[in-house]
Amino acid sequence: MRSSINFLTYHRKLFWFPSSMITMDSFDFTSVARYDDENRTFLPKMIVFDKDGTLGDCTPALRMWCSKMTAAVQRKCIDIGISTAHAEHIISKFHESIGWDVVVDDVVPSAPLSAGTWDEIVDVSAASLHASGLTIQHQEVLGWHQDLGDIHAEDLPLIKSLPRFLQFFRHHGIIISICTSDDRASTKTCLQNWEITHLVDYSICGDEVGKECKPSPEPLFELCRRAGVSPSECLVVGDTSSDTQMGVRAGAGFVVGVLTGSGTKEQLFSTGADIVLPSIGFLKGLLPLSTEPFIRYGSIADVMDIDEFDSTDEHIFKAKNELMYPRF
Ligand SMILES: O=C(O)COP(=O)(O)O
Repeated sequence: MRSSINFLTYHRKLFWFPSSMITMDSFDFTSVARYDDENRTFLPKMIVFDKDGTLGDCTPALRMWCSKMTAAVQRKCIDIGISTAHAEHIISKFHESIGWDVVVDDVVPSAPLSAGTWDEIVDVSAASLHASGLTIQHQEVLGWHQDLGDIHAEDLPLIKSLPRFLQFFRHHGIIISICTSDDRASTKTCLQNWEITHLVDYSICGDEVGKECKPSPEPLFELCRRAGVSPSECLVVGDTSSDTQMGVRAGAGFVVGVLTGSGTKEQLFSTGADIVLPSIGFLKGLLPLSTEPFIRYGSIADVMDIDEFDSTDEHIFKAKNELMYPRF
């Protein structure tokens, strides 16, 4: 049934989908567990977005980081005369520690590389190299990482019209926050590139929270303190178990997992997601918000574009398949 292909017209454009492919109009929010019509009345005062894997596509950057760091480890092994077999073992343990799957050339779901702060990632990298027999100082590993500069500078947004998407919620009086494990400098660049700096009311980054990074509830508590809202008035949305766990531990009103990053549907549910969506584009249909106020600010075309957030983007297309064909 799922393999048959049909053609359908969807909002002025022609796309092909497997016949059972979900669309924004047909998506059944009640089919994705722990969600019922009652929840649909939940209207948050603040939406707390994760950045990497939720707002932006970080995978190419992480792939580049892993490849360059692996090359640095290889060079170091050659320099100090480590055998090829031992070097392969060291590299394999290094990949295991940060959560890099060489077979699929991607991050292991919710692994340190996609969910941790850079301090944590460098710490686990150095500890792993040391433990598998490479004599190396933490400082040298940190140097390799720092030499790579801002790896997220080229990240692309995961949905089209990200500014308009955030504006939609702001027009309904919802505060927009970002809680990321990435550094402030890199976050600043991403927000500028995506043209959303002025649309984000509050943000907190991995290098601003000390040891109390996600999945600790502290970053969310801090955002709530700044915004003057309680965690129960927040909707938290993210792609890894660090995001969902932070939301649950802080007592967030609603926790949403998205499949545009590294976490799987099962992992996000088992760590506290109330719902798992193909992408943040589906939040618009989740919340009891009318599009009418938005029409007053924009045109009908703007609203139509919002409905099409999920329609053409390759990432979202993949994420939809993911929802229908879970990894496990
Ligand atoms: O940069 C990272 O390692 C993770 O960042 P995120 O919290 O925005 O997913």
